[in-house]
Amino acid sequence: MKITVIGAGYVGLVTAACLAEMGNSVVGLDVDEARVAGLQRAEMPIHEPGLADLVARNLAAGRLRFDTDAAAAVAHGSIVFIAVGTPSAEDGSADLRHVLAAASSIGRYMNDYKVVVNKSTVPVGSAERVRGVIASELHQRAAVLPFSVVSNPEFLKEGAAVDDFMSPDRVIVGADDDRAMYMLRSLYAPFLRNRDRLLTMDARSAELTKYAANAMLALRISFMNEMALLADAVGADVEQVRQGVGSDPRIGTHFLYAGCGWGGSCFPKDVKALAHLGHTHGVGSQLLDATLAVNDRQRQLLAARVVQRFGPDLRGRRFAVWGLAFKPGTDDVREAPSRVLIEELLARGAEVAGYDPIAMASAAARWPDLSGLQYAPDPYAAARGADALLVVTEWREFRSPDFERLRAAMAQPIVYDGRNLYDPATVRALGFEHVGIGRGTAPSLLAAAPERLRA
Ligand SMILES: NC(=O)C1=CN([C@@H]2O[C@H](COP(=O)(O)OP(=O)(O)OC[C@H]3O[C@@H](n4cnc5c(N)ncnc54)[C@H](O)[C@@H]3O)[C@@H](O)[C@H]2O)C=CC1
Ligand SMILES: O=C(O)[C@H]1O[C@H](OP(=O)(O)OP(=O)(O)OC[C@H]2O[C@@H](n3ccc(=O)[nH]c3=O)[C@H](O)[C@@H]2O)[C@H](O)[C@@H](O)[C@@H]1O
Repeated sequence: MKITVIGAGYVGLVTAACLAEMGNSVVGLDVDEARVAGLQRAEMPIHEPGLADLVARNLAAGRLRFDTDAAAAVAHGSIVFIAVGTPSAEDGSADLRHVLAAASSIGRYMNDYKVVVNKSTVPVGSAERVRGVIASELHQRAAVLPFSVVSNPEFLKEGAAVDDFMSPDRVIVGADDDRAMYMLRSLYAPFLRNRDRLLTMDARSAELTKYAANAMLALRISFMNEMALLADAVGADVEQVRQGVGSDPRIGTHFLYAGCGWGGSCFPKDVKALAHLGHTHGVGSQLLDATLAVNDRQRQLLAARVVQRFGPDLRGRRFAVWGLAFKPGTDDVREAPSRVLIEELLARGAEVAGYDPIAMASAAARWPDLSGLQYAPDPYAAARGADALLVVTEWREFRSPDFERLRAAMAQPIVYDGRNLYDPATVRALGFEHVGIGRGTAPSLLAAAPERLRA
């Protein structure tokens, strides 16, 4: 099939490459000229395991190409995906500017029947808005052309995006016409060969499903983070609680890891957008507000513990931060918990050396305001002379570090284990002070924490 994908970011680029891999002829359209020029040379704008090979192979085979020319790109596909960003607006709602701009390009340049498939995460009712924009563009040029608008939210995770797209848990298609549904079924059939996990529904339900899924996952983590605070206060170990709770198949084991907060380009903005939707429709958003508030508090936890230990004035102190990406496997630092921590340490006068295996370049590009942050060439260099090590992202290479080398490098052997990577007793036996999240070992934070942590 001939496919156009508008937006060549984490979702659009993965969609384009995976569809080309299955034999489709795909054009990826993006407004970012540098990004498109790089992609034409098979240079990746993002880090995503397996993606570079997929793009290079399909470019070479002539099944995939990239363009900034909207007219040519829109004309190419009989199915046109919209996979552009939907960031938070000031009031927390989803900013649909890019989605509507993409819809407008489709209306302006389409020349025959198109199935327009919205993959961006958008509020309920957006399919109708996209339909309206396309119809109005067609009307302006007095063109009478049929088209369908379908909601097809994406559930891939960064760091595992290619695998998730190739073997989806489910594919959700919200459409109200048979022709579009048939085309989408055919397109996705190769990805669903072993088990038919294509769920069809109306577009509004599909749009809500996407937000509900992300909010439910974020809520589970916030719940466990609240349990972790409680575990510290009462001397219990949240890791044991996690295993005990997760053994119940009704609860399951996924997304129960307490840590120094959740981040990324989606959970924060999507929970806010869903809360906004609740308010717009008079339903409110009590659980969602609590989910967000618990996370804000959790993202301040490591800094609060440092202040509790070293005092509010951190001048003359030096800290090592392992992990800048919002999670392992990605170079994405959007809404990363590391940023909240580093900002607070720098503001209190500390020196901070960060290390991340993949995300240092994107952090330097996105955080020009954090000029005090030093980027270390390796984890042990970051730890040199540090009063404490703070582990923020659970990259594999941090799981079994050389603790002897670490202790020799650091000024004081203190580890704040923001992802509960280490067994506290083992690390203590190696001569370290270990402070985890909810391991029952941290002194009660709520008693001594800065004011806002008590909120
Ligand atoms: N990042 C993720 O893991 C997931 C993201 N999503 C959703 O997918 C959507 C896209 O997210 P990402 O891929 O992360 O965004 P991104 O920010 O990585 O990429 C968006 C791309 O769209 C391009 N773009 C913007 N306006 C355009 C236009 N009018 N025409 C052509 N290109 C345009 C930008 O230049 C950029 O390259 C969002 O709604 C997001 O919530 C859904 C599931 C997973
Ligand atoms: O809509 C989206 O963009 C995507 O958002 C998330 O994917 P992603 O943001 O890539 O990353 P996750 O693996 O979900 O992690 C999100 C955050 O939660 C944190 N997390 C995750 C799991 C856990 O148990 N504990 C925990 O603190 C991670 O460290 C990270 O900061 C969802 O998992 C995807 O299904 C969804 O498609």
